[in-house]
Amino acid sequence: MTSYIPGFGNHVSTEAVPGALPEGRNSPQRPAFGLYAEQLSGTAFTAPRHENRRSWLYRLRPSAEHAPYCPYEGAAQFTPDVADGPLSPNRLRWNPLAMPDTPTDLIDGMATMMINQDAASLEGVAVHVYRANADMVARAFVDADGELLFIPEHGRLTLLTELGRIDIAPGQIALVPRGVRFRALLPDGEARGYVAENHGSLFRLPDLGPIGANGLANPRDFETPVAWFEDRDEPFELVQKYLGSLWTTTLDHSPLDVVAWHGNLAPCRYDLAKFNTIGTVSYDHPDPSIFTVLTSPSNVPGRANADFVIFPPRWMVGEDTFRPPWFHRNVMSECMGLIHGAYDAKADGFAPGAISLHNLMAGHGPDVASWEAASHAELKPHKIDGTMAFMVESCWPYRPTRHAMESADLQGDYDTVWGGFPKAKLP
Ligand SMILES: O=C(O)Cc1cc(O)ccc1O
Ligand SMILES: [Fe+2]
Repeated sequence: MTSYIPGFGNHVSTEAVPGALPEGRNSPQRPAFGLYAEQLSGTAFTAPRHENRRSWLYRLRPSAEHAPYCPYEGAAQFTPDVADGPLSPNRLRWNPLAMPDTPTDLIDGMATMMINQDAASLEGVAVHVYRANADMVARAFVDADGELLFIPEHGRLTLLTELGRIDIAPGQIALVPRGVRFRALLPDGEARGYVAENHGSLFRLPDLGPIGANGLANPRDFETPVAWFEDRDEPFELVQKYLGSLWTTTLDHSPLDVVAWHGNLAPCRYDLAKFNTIGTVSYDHPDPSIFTVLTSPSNVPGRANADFVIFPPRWMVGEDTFRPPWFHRNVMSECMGLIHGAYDAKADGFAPGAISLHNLMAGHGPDVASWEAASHAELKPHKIDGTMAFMVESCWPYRPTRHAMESADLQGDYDTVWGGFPKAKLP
């Protein structure tokens, strides 16, 4: 059982071995037990104090000790390689990707579905789907390109990270900062889910404005693991994602050897069931920004580089209101996935594990069946239950990857969900 420390982005001090954490300074002349002190920066040294995120790690060996990286030959679909030609304005949807039929770990089972900025621009987001059926045993991964938001859909994940051990199941999420090494175990033998890889400013809790001091995702419900390490002197592969490409090197020890750490850059997890969902108690439903769990701002105020938004169980009580998502065209680009249940705007074809893309200005909204049902529903209080959909909304239009466009799971007939609406009849 892992212990966790509650809170989001707090300054934490934790040691797996008593006495490992230096007192009163970050970089003593000789850290306890011969440990090596290392600063891991998530923001520029000079970022304003309220934005500044970094941690100090005390480890068995410096992470600088490694042989040169060579190109990694695996994980053929874990690539930002996008189709040639102009980005089409079409709406796209993919069926849930099949589980692998040969032993495949989390890294080799990653498929990048879409990306909207080059990692080197330090902006934008990529959305991946993982399908795995093998543990990472003597292999770790590190992403130099961004923080990783894990959104499991099937099967639990154990993320053994440099800063501690995180257990998540479908319905929970985990956020692993850029540069934090980890390996993934699959307690259920297999797992599938989504990853939002954020190249831009770090995910944080959204401002609440007139909502007040409480609500949406409450900070105390985020959990950061206590220090944990493994002392394994044996060949250990370290795969790194660096500016879109994968690289590999072999260490003679596990890189998960941080005995103690302190700081405010650390992995955390959150149970989406704890989200304090807010909605209308009169008429119309608010914009889905009311469901934002985490946001990564861009340089334009109010225009997110990435918003992680959920559609959780909730009561629908709006009077004289079309209650599902309305028809809309959005300057923001919307990637959606489904963790479980059914999404109230899509009666068919959007199964758990599926992924959809409604880019900049693409007309979308309820499919005909959802529109028909909601237009005639009796408007008594009704609970949408047993469901959890999510959206990674970004100001940058997404480009689907080449393999996503060539995939047999791309639904060729997606546009037909908006076919056959009866024409309005004027008096
Ligand atoms: O497209 C979607 O299904 C997501 C969504 C839901 C909603 O209620 C309003 C806008 C929006 O983009
Ligand atoms: Fe939308």
